[in-house]
Amino acid sequence: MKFGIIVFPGSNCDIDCYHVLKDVMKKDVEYVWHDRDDIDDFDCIVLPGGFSYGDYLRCGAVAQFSKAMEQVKIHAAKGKLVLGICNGFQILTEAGLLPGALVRNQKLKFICDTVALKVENIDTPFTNCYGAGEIINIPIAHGEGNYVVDETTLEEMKKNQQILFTYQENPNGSISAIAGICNEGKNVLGMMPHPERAGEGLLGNSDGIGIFQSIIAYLEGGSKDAK
Ligand SMILES: NC(=O)CC[C@H](N)C(=O)O
Repeated sequence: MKFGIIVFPGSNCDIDCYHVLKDVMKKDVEYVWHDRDDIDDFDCIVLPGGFSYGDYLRCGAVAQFSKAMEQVKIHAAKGKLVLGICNGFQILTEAGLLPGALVRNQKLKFICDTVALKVENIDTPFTNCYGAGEIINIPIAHGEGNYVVDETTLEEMKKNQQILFTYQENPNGSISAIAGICNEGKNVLGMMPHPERAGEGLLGNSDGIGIFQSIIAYLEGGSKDAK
């Protein structure tokens, strides 16, 4: 099992993701510079948080045109796993791999905090190690985390159980308090909160580790299949 972390100019959570996968989860993991076009080897691709290309235009709007993202689309189309965290979530919506968009926080301020999330669907490769409806505390740090989507798509997403995490107290104005969603195939997850910042006891919070455990359990075949 091998994880690949795509690194763009301006990514700044790549090292945290590497650390949690390598040192905490003891898995094989490699950094992948954004101009690489050979990602066949990886079982799960991580798009880390940060400020890719300085967040000019819209967050993620430039990163979506990278060579690596062309390959991520092929990887996702095969049903392989993609985890986009914060800026990674923004890139996934810009690339059309997830519906909707992330716009500026309702109060127009960058928010850095730890927030309570509800795990809405545990029947996915990313959440199978959590309990149904479990409340977890995960850090957020974003200026554009306000999730928007049209009503028809939102209804479809609800019907398909694509909303995986919601905020208990909506910090940024996201529609339906959405903090994380997956695609219809359940193999692509985008979330604004940072599970890698809550990945071990040393940090005082390990609530995020369940996401990495879930992915590993899924890849090892010990959990339910992606639908
Ligand atoms: N932590 C992050 O990935 C931040 C994402 C993006 N730069 C924002 O401010 O919304």
